Amino acid sequence: MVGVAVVAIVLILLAVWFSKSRKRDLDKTIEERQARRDLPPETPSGAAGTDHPQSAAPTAPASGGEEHEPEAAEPAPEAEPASASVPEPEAAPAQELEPEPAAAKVETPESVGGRLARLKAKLAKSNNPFGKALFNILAKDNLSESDWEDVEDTLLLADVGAEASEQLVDELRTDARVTGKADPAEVRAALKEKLLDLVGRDTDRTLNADKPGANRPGVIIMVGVNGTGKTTTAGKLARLFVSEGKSVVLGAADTFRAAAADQLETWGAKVDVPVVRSDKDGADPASVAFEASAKAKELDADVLIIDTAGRLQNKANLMDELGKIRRVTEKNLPVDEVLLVLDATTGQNGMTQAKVFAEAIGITGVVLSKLDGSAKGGIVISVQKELGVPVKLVGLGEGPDDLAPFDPEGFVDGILA
Ligand SMILES: Nc1nc2c(ncn2[C@@H]2O[C@H](COP(=O)(O)OP(=O)(O)OP(=O)(O)O)[C@@H](O)[C@H]2O)c(=O)[nH]1
Repeated sequence: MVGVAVVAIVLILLAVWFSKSRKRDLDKTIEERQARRDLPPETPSGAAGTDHPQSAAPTAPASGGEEHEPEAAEPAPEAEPASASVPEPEAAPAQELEPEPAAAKVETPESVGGRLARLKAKLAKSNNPFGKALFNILAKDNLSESDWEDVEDTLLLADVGAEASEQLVDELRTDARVTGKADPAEVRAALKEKLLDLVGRDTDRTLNADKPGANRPGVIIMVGVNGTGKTTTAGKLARLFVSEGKSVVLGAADTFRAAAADQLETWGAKVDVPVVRSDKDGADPASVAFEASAKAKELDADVLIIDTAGRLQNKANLMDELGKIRRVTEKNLPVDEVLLVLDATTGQNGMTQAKVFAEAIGITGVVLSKLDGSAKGGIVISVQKELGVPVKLVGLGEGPDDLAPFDPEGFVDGILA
């Protein structure tokens, strides 16, 4: 009995243990299943958790790489040629894009032909009292003694100069006497021819830098009294050369007027022309000229244009400074051209200046600026006559391309208009 009871107890205990262990197993399985179900969301969050503190960048490729690897496996072969070709097209527009904004900023100056036609029309349209006065006199049926005097006075007022005016009128009167009549239309035509002769219809006005076999770089120094338009003309001239496809360097040797170098830099930037300047106000202009000529040589530019400070012709030390600028520049490059910028509105006063500049530094050409606002264009005749150098360029406005080679025919038509 006791044995039966012991066996029964053992069986009961075994049953209890068995049911408990099954329950434990079941719970474990459920836990494991739950754990497995929970695992996927836990993994990325863990990855993100570890990557975040470092940086977002490594996170993306790391998780992306892992996640998309199987997907990427298919497009990968496609992606490879794509990735080989993508950077190129991508790089190409990027390269294009970079110069594009720069190219948009760089202006294309007007061509010489275009500006000549435009400025000729501008000159003809300008309300020229000289042309009007002559027209009124010459519109008369027959010219009297006082009419001839009026013609001479008008020429004088236009700054043709006393000697040239007298000579012109004398010749016209002689012609009229020879033909026996002073027909205004004929006198007018004769006046045009004589003015053209005086202005010099066949004079060589080519800038030395433009002549065949010119030095390279051709060096041009701009000189003149204060405010005649040297800096503006240097900028306009750079554009004129650029329009001809030439490479230019600008030298800002006007270290006296603080804004002059900035002004020149603005001109240069518009047409992508380098400007050599000093950052110090009042620096030695000769040293700027030296550096500019060295730079133009190094860059093998076609032309170097050196702007100088305005100076009064009666200031000996300032005139000496011009000589120094020239000498120092010549240590690097020969100076081919010295352009005197004369303000056309100053008329005969410009003559005195011109003579002193010619003596101090030597002049090879004249730029007559501000002819658009002047009825005194006759100075072209006197300045050439007195100095023996031609007017090579004329400034006809404040616009960037309002500078043109001097055209005698257009000029005479303009003053007789
Ligand atoms: N109407 C007109 N104005 C001009 C012409 N050329 C220059 N100017 C103007 O003249 C003024 C003086 O020009 P700048 O180039 O600064 O003169 P600058 O000779 O360099 O002056 P400084 O360095 O002080 O001697 C500016 O307002 C120019 O715009 C022109 O052909 N026509």
